[in-house]
Amino acid sequence: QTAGLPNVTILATGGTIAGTGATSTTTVGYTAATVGVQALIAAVPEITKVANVTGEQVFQIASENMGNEQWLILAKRVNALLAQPNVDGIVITHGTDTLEETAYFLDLVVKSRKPVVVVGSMRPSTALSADGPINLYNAVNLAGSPAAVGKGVLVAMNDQIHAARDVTKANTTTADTFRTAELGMIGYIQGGKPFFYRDVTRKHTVDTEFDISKLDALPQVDVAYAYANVGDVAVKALVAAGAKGLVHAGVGNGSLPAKTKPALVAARSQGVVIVRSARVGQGIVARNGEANDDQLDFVVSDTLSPQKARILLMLALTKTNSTKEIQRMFYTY
Ligand SMILES: NC(=O)C[C@H](N)C(=O)O
Repeated sequence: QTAGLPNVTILATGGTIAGTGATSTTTVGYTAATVGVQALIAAVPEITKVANVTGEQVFQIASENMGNEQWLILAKRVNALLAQPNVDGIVITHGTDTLEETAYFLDLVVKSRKPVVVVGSMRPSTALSADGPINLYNAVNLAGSPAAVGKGVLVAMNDQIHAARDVTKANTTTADTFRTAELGMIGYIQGGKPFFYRDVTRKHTVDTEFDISKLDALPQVDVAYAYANVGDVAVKALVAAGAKGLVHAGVGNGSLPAKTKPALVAARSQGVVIVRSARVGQGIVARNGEANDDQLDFVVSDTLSPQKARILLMLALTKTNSTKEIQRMFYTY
């Protein structure tokens, strides 16, 4: 331990940042989640000059296999570590496919103002110009920085800092995949130093009403995706499978196709909470816009993507079944 350096814990969960390919030019068709946390740290000795780094292997999975069960374990570990006075910040190494979902879940349930930074890579560790080492270096610097305190969960990728709520993976394979399109990323990392230019205004971390400390499961919430010619098969199947909440990823401004709407209305009458969201990727889903939400007793997702609306709805359902209260939460977080 070097006095004067921040203490940063790296929680490793797998992903491409811990992936290996057959050759240095293998940038697709590699195997994710093979390199352990100590090897990840050893590959970037520069991080030990900017922080006292400790590593823990929490999972070793590709992030397409991330789920509610892992989120609860991870969030509890983050909260336990951040409650310790000798931990200044946390870095979570993660696959990129669901990275934005884990980041937003933590943004809603971490009970600390200390920095939590989620990081991944697009190229496996064995690739030419692997992006994992620089991303990890930036993430550790960010997690140890007083400038990152109170900003909520951050995503550090490609020299950029994004807020968990608004960032999305936006390209299947390129290194610049994480984008906060219209709302904008919140800063850069240059020479290991964070530069912030904007803040998120939505409540997060210590200012949320969610408490996962005593939970070992989350309510079942699923997403039904709309498209031309869609019917009601998916909605009916999800309700039959026990969904307590459904996010409808509608077309346009969250529009409800005529062949889907009756199934959603029926689900609501059985107590399933329906959130109207949009598959578009940008913009506000207007309450009482494309559907009469007051009359239907539906909730709108505001600007949250369907996959993030699912997370907020799960957490909302741990507190209440009131659609009025849940709508308030969607305008708060
Ligand atoms: N770039 C990546 O990390 C993709 C990988 N499938 C994952 O999410 O684990």
